[in-house]
Amino acid sequence: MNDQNPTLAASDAPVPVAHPAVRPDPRSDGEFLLALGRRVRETRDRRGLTRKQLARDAGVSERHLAHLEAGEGNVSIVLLRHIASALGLSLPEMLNLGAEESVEQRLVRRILEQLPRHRLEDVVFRLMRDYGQEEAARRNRIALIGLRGAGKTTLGRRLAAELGFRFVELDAEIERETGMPMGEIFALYGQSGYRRIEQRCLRRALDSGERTVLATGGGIVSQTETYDLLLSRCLTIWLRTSPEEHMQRVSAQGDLRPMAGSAEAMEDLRRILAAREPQYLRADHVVDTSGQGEDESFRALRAAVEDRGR
Ligand SMILES: Nc1ncnc2c1ncn2[C@@H]1O[C@H](COP(=O)(O)OP(=O)(O)OP(=O)(O)O)[C@@H](O)[C@H]1O
Ligand SMILES: O=C(O)C1=C[C@@H](O)[C@@H](O)[C@H](O)C1
Ligand SMILES: [Mg+2]
Repeated sequence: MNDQNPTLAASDAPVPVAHPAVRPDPRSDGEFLLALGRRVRETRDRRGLTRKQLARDAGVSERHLAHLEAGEGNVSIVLLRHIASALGLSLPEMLNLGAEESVEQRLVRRILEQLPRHRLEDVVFRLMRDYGQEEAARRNRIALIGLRGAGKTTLGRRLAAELGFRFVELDAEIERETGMPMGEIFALYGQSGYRRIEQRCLRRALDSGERTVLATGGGIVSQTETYDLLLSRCLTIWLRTSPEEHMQRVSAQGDLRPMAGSAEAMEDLRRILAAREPQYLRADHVVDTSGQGEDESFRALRAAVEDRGR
């Protein structure tokens, strides 16, 4: 696969993870306890508390606290609750150990932790004023992302019809804008030229002000600026499935190109999906359609759209 021959997906390099979605914590128990200890120590430092003071406030022995901070102590949930409370944190906040946090989330959390409680109301008002409406507008633009055969067109069209939104196929917009089929655009402009045109067409689709379900091209996640724009302006949903099902669905649609060098194409597909996964995971929601029929996946998509957050 190359720029000139976009079959299942155009190839691209792995991109660093920025905001992974919720996944099982891959750490061992030891790593978890070390992270917990670090969290207690760092929060205590930021609060300007000595270990002695925190031990007293939380009603634990200083030795116990020292063990916990060193990642050696497996404290009871009740003691941890006392320690969290003495640090001004809720238990969930205390256990949010940063494994899944982005840099921005960590920064925001730290700023909030340092603010006295009476200022939090002001923070909420400001956030609502600055982002409340934007968030509502974002939900009027639903973008489906995923590799070929994910179901972006099939499910997106149904979703638009049900919601009374217009349906926009970004690849089709690009073909209309250039007056050329996809293969020719790639052949003439290469991958980077294509990405430029894609961004232009995306901006136009987003600026129309109409309520929209947008089916994007599988590679939209490869260009950071374009993808950041999509994430910030749309409710994004990754339609996820296995490489085998992507391949099987695309072939069933009669596109036999990916099957040409079967084993190699399958390998390419696995690699591209793995490379893009961290970016796809930045979506607001992930709908896994593996092993499902269209109707089942549509119901899952509908549920994701109705859900107000992750
Ligand atoms: N669970 C499922 N969800 C969605 N589509 C499914 C499912 N199972 C099978 N399909 C079939 O898979 C195909 C999905 O193709 P579709 O064109 O919608 O994908 P796409 O994401 O738009 O791909 P492309 O990037 O090529 O435009 C359809 O033919 C659909 O009938
Ligand atoms: O996955 C990809 O890289 C692509 C998918 C298509 O929808 C097109 O957007 C283009 O061929 C690139
Ligand atoms: Mg499509």
